[in-house]
Amino acid sequence: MAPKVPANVIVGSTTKLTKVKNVGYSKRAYVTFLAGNGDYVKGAVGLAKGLRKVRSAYPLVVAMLPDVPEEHREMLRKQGCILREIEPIYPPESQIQFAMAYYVLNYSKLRIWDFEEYSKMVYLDADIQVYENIDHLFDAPDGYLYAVMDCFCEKTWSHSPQYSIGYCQQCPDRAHMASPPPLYFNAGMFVFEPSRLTYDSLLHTLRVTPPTPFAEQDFLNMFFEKTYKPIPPIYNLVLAMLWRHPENIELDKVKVVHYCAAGSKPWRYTGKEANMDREDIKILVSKWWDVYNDESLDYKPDEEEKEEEEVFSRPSIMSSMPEPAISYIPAPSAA
Ligand SMILES: O=c1ccn([C@@H]2O[C@H](COP(=O)(O)OP(=O)(O)O)[C@@H](O)[C@H]2O)c(=O)[nH]1
Ligand SMILES: OC[C@H]1O[C@H](O[C@@H]2[C@@H](O)[C@H](O)[C@@H](O)[C@H](O)[C@@H]2O)[C@H](O)[C@@H](O)[C@H]1O
Ligand SMILES: [Mn+2]
Repeated sequence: MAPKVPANVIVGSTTKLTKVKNVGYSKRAYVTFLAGNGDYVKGAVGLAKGLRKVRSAYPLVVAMLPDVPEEHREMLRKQGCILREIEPIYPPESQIQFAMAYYVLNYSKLRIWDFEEYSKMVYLDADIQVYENIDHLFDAPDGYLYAVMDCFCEKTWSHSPQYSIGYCQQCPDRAHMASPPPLYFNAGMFVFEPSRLTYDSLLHTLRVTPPTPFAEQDFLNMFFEKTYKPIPPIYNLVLAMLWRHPENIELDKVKVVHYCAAGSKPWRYTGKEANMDREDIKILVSKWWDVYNDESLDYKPDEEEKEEEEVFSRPSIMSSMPEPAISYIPAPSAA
């Protein structure tokens, strides 16, 4: 039976809420990961401004490796980010060829499970931008990891058995696979609960798990196989979906864009790589720059403080799990 994706039921009524600082057990936050002294800091700054533009009620935590320079840290503080320095995590020694050499860095992402001062977090890669409020994702029931299904059609997957026969979970009927892999999520965005128990188990398991081409993304998919719940691609548009599975995407409904396709990082965009001259890509890159360059979105501490006292309303949103209103994923053939 095709796995069903919980549908978010948007309740039309609004609820008067007093915006409270994250307090005690109910602390919630977005979190991103930053490594090195390169240009990903622009992604993190853009993300902080984008979350502010959609009036998110929760702060952005930046889990950063020690090699992030003070100048970048100051840029992030100035954008109201909460900085948390983390120690790197390396996978066991191996000769593995990661799909991208720098993916070895991404195992350090696992440190966010140790941020127990937060009850629920939404992880977002620094090459992601949020164009519509997704705070309702924090209301999803505990006990699961929510994320968007990835696509196996890009060359980066050429090492995999599914790529060799043209199987992709986004269109399971296209090629027959006797035993398709379990549903697999893109680890650029996920909803999770920090927990020391889970964190310790992740690190212990990592020590005995041989690394694989998609590094921590493969590892997280293996670790959370039984508790992973797919959510619609509007919450993490993996750009390759635009040319690999356009039938699964309604661009005007997309809330979150993940600039992960080769050549699509807005701050390095040249338009020269495959598919980068597409009109939709040009529009999405331009949208990213509109937010990044918008000085009205810069953090203004006093304004934020004043707003703390204000009552603000936002649609009361409920997620209904697990019986979905729609069967989101086309049911694979019975065979
Ligand atoms: O030099 C780097 C490479 C990666 N990252 C972080 O690691 C995430 C995952 O890398 P990337 O997004 O490039 O992977 P992709 O989603 O493109 O496969 C990035 O979004 C950043 O948050 C970083 O901070 N510095
Ligand atoms: O370290 C592994 C990375 O793997 C993922 O990126 C990939 C993956 O999605 C492939 O399926 C796509 O083909 C590719 O373009 C994309 O870059 C995550 O976005 C990133 O956060 C990180 O986990
Ligand atoms: Mn990414």
